[in-house]
Amino acid sequence: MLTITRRLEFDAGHRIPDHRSQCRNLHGHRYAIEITLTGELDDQAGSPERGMVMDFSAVKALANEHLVERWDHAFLVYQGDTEVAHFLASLPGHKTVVLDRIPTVENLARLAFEILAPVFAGHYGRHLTLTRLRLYETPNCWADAQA
Ligand SMILES: Nc1nc2c(c(=O)[nH]1)N=C([C@H](O)[C@H](O)COP(=O)(O)OP(=O)(O)OP(=O)(O)O)CN2
Ligand SMILES: [Zn+2]
Repeated sequence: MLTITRRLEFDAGHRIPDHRSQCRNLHGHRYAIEITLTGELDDQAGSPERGMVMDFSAVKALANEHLVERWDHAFLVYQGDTEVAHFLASLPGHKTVVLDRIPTVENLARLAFEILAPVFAGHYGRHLTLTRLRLYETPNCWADAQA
């Protein structure tokens, strides 16, 4: 078994409604997501992924399709944060992602893991596992979700 990690970045807005300090204000981050996959190497003669766990460009394409393009330049709002959720819903065409949990970096990492784990597990016939998803909210603050 080997592990590979692909990093992607996106921008999103959020707020933590009951935070005791600054984070209750509407603000945004340049998030970075690190996707770590574990699996056996592709050993098929002539395969374009021979010697790889998974092509990094394929990791990027799947992560973009299922998560990053959906969250990039969106406002991530907790459904229970009703004032902000209603305000965002009143803006025509605004890119808003309504979440079932408060958008702390811990919750976002776990949610991203829940979304992406089945995507990668189902991608190949051979065994491939999302073993860790690390989400940076700032260069100094991150959370890890694991299998
Ligand atoms: N455990 C958590 N703590 C905090 C979260 C979180 O998601 N999980 N989020 C925030 C804020 O949203 C904010 O993103 C972080 O603010 P802050 O701690 O000020 O981080 P900075 O990188 O801006 O701080 P520096 O001191 O400038 O490095 C707060 N806490
Ligand atoms: Zn924040």
